[in-house]
Amino acid sequence: MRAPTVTGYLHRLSADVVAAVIPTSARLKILLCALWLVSGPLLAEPQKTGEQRGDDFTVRARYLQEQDARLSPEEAISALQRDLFNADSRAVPSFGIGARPVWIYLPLSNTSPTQKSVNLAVGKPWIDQLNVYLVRGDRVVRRWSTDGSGDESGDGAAQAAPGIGYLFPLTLASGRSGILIRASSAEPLVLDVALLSDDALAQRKQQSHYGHGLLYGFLLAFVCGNAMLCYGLRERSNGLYSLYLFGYIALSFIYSGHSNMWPDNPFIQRYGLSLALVLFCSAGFLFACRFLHLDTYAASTQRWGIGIASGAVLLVFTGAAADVQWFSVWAAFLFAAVFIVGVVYLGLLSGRHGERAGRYFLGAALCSVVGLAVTLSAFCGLLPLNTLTFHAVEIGLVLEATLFSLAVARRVRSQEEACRAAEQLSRTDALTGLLNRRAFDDDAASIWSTAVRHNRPLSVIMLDIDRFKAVNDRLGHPAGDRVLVQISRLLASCSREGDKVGRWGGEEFVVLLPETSVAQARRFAERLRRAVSASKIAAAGTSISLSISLGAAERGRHRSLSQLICDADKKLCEAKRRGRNCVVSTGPREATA
Ligand SMILES: Nc1nc2c(ncn2[C@@H]2O[C@H](COP(=O)(O)OP(=O)(O)OP(=O)(O)O)[C@@H](O)[C@H]2O)c(=O)[nH]1
Repeated sequence: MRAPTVTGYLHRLSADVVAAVIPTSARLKILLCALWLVSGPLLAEPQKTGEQRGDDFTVRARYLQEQDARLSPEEAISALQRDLFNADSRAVPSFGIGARPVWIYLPLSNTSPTQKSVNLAVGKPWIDQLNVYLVRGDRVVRRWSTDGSGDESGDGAAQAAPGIGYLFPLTLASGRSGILIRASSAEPLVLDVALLSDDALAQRKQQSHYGHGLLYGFLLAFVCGNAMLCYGLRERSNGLYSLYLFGYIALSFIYSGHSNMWPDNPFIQRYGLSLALVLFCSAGFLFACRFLHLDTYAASTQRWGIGIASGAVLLVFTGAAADVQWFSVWAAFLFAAVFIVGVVYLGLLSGRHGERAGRYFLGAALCSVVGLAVTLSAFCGLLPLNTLTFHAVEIGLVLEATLFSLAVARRVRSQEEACRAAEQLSRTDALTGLLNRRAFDDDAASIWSTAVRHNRPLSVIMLDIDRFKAVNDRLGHPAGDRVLVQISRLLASCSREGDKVGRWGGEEFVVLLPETSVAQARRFAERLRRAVSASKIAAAGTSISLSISLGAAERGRHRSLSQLICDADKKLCEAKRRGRNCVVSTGPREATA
């Protein structure tokens, strides 16, 4: 039975947790689902150099790094016989960026009496050159190379397999033989070697296709979603994020070997990785500046950052134009390191300046920069390269894209809430919380036209607190305010749901009563008057008794709502003249022309 791998354990664990968290928040569920999805394609065990699966070859690889001059295969065999090759205990040896070419020797033993076919998988698809020699005794009997300079007839040519590396089809005669490989690359020299049966190779290819299909599909959905948000919301940061993710897809396309679909284009092989890396990081940097509104509080940092990003792009392109591959590679990888540190710094900086988006940004960006740092370190030989470290950047980006979408959704929601709150505020009287005059006019206009269209009764009550000036003078303005608030509450609590109660100005209020005749309005006004007279209003440490005067009018031959309100106001004045604390109304259907 195979021992469980870390990724297999993660996959099962996250699936269990997803199943168990049905009642928890949707956000957590989305995150766990994402973890489950990305851990799925990683179930393949890490390749181990020298491990042979399921047949009788015995392999133990040894390595020799060229020092000065290029060794011929014969010189390499001689060095092997002089025991100059060393074993490497790492599962996947990695010699870093710009390393001297490395020779690998794999002793093979075919104990069966017949010859055997097997696929040799070497390195990563970005390795610039591989030469493979089949050795028997101290003689090279076959040779292959990625640049077609070998003797490919018979056993077939070397081919790049996306997500796997370079494949060399071997036919091994019975007995002992060996494989010598020379690998050179300006980019990170990662040399995993495996011997795969046809079935194992087909399985790996299938895993790679499904894994990359899932990853690219997931990220492309985010690319399109953000492009649409950029267009729809006119928010440039979404466009830059879309570009950043697209940059990563291009980068992954190149380093996983899918770009070898164009084998006749050596430029992509030599410079594709550096160009895609620098474009991906630059887009990420521009996105960070825009998303964090850096121009408002750290304009000089933003200028520096954009300067560094432009400089890096320029250096990598200059290296490519002058065909100095090592220069482009170093510039791109150095800029990637600056990007990793820079993005974290920008997140912290924005948090210090109270930028709310900074918190989400930092959380999301940490996922991708940690992933990118782990993968780049593994490529450069600073960390062991295995399935998890190889795919760390992909896992990080998938998590980041998910978190960033949640952050965008939250931002849109809080903008909507702020809009609604501002609209509500603009309609409300600040002191009493009733409709202000503008909001009352807006609401009343549609009620008026409905009543006119369907010829339905509609009444208005205007009311005013009696001798309110005396309250202010005696108890002070704040006490007067408290009185206004309490009378407003009383009005709101006495009115029906469809009624519109507004503060007309000062200590004067208006109530619009749809589907209400003047007789009904009058009864309602009386009820209000009695309620105010009966209540003791607490203000300035004492309780005071107040009264109100009211005027009511019903829609009749009025040509506009303001005429109706004017009629009600006239009746209010009449109530004041009659000695206050009373209701005066128009007669049924009586109105000014
Ligand atoms: N505390 C307070 N007072 C206000 C506010 N708006 C208007 N007033 C006061 O309300 C008082 C209205 O006084 P008047 O128009 O003379 O009316 P009155 O004293 O109520 O007398 P009558 O209406 O004739 O019964 C003035 O003293 C205004 O300063 C407010 O928002 N808060």
